[in-house]
Amino acid sequence: MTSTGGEWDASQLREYPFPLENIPRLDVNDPEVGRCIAQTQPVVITGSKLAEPALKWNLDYLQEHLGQCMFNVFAAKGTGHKFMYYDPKKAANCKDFEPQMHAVDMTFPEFVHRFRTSKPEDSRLYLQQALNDTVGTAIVDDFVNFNWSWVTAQQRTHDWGPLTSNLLLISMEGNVTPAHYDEQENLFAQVQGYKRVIMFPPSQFGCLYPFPVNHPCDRQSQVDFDNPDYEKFPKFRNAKGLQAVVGPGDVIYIPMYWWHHIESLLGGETVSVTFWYKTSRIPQTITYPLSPQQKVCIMRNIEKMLGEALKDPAEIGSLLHTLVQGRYP
Ligand SMILES: CCC[C@@H](CC(=O)O)C(=O)C(=O)O
Ligand SMILES: [Zn+2]
Repeated sequence: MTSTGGEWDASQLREYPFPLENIPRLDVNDPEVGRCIAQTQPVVITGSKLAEPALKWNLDYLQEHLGQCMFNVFAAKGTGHKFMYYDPKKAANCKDFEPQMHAVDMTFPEFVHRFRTSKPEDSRLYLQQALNDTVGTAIVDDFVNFNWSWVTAQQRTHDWGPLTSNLLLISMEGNVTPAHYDEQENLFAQVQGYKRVIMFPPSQFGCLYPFPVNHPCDRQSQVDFDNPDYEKFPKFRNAKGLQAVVGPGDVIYIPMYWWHHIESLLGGETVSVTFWYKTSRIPQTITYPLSPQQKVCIMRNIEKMLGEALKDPAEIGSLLHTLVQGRYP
């Protein structure tokens, strides 16, 4: 993968132990883009102008035009660089859970001040705020002028459900969102700086060892890519990834259930806007063989059902081991 002449170079890319191939990078008018999305394959789309008005969303502009409301900001634990999502409701029931980041809501000017005066010993910050009607009017004008006709055409062509949210992401260089999957389709628009996206197909569920569904870090990989525990996670050796670096104006399609690890490259703040869509309607007829996505969905439903039936999450593992050991090789 070579730099697109932007402000990054391969020396910035953290080294990981798995092979990586490139995600295709195609012009929005290339018919192959539609084929990739139809086949739920990742693709970087150039020239879509999806969030073009947001290309001017640097910290100064946003500080001037965003409302005075409080913003959702996460602070990483200690001097860590990972921002692993956790469900606060599930965390409340998980006494020995130690989150690797915590929410510190603040005004935008406070975020900018802490961002710009941050010292190496300070916690890294990551603003993750849903764009809703509390944001400023100028931002609403920008938002209204996103390329809604193109993105709505994608939603209709691929029979996606409703748009659920647009998340504004403002990250410090070097921040990492560790590998996880989401249960929604995502057109991810990069508008400031560069991000590296590493992705694995849903078929590699067995290599990435997600936390149990009832755990606060459901959907997140348990494997620390910086220091993998091959004793606990031996099949991680078989992981094979895809990667792309996205810069201002690029959109990357992150299909539902696809694993993605995203890191902000050097060059100051990175700003992204997500376009999350619920999935297509459940198919009327099931065709075999089942897709990897369908199998992940089935496994999730089994864990949820067992969680409901057994109540004590600690019993789920022993019941599944009893069910499988010596019976399902
Ligand atoms: C909270 C969402 C973070 C984002 C990854 C990143 O840009 O750091 C992601 O995982 C997604 O867009 O699905
Ligand atoms: Zn995600």
